[in-house]
Amino acid sequence: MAEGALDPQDLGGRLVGGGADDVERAAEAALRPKRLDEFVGQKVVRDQLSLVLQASLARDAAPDHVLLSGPPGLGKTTLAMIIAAELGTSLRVTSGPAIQHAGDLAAVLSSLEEGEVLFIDEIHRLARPAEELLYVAMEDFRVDVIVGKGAGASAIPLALPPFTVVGATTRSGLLPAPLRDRFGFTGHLDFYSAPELERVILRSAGLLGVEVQHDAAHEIAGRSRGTPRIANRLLRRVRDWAQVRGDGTLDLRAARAALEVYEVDPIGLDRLDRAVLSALCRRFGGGPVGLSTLAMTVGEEPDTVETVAEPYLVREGLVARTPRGRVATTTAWQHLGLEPPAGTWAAGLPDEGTGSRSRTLFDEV
Ligand SMILES: Nc1ncnc2c1ncn2[C@@H]1O[C@H](COP(=O)(O)OP(=O)(O)OP(=O)(O)O)[C@@H](O)[C@H]1O
Repeated sequence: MAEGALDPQDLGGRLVGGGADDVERAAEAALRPKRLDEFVGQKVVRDQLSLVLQASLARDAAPDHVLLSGPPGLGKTTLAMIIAAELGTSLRVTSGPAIQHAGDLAAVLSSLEEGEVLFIDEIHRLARPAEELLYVAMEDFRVDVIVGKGAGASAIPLALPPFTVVGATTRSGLLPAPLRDRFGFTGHLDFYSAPELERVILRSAGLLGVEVQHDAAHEIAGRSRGTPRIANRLLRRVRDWAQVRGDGTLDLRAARAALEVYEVDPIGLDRLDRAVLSALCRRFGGGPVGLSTLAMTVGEEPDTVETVAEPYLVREGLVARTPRGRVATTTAWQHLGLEPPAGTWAAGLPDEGTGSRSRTLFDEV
């Protein structure tokens, strides 16, 4: 993410948020896998990418442009670095929000050397004129440098050496079709399984020079919301606890105690998530309730509830979004240790209330 760019996932410095600030990124640098075979999970993307890279090396030509999409913290930046390393070339890094004008992008492009990889994070946030310049650069390896102003302005074409753009986006749906079409390969990163996260944790512990017991790694993995960044972050907090309050051993007791201190519950919910669930069930009888009412009840902005808490609650089947508002599912009630009222939505119903359930308690609200 660009310096100073606001990622809703960062709001409130959440321990279980997918985003990261600059301090965390510095801590992450040491834990990044450097080569494709060190990259845990994402087998499909890894296999496909490996083919693209091997073919390019065999032909001694820059590979097609690569688009990586997926939620924050799943490894897009890491993969961009790996692509450059596997190609034996250098990586230039920029981001959509960092490029304010087409001229900024023209300057970056015209300084590229043959075969270099240009990583554009948050590519969906590029300004329109920069985006148009990028189309031409990606397709024809050319930038048109505009000289002069107004009616007297003219475009001088400047040829670029072959290079590869690796674009990363958390919102691939926001990418205009002409830009999307210029990527020869698109990899979508999915959330990681708990066993994959355990491997990430064991690997990171090794790099941090600490020993983590398997059951502790399992416990941390289960609370990491499918995201390696969160797994690494929770591991660091457990290490702190073990060093300060424990005997230095990263065992199950340390993992549970540390994550209790940081209010990350057994399925990875934090205080905000639980406040949303609690309001839904205890204050509104399970819903449906509108987003702004719900947000006001938990003392947050609607945008924060929608972008920070809700995606995971919906993904885990705790909350469903219906045309009439948010509803708590039976899983949500059970998670809070409450008895779900008759007619409560079962978990796993389709989002947006398209499910064909018969009448429930909420139809009468
Ligand atoms: N597959 C993986 N194996 C091991 N570690 C991983 C993997 N994916 C990500 N990580 C670790 O998770 C952290 C976050 O990864 P990364 O910065 O690549 O995420 P990102 O998708 O680019 O996030 P953002 O969208 O916020 O830029 C890094 O420290 C990285 O080491």
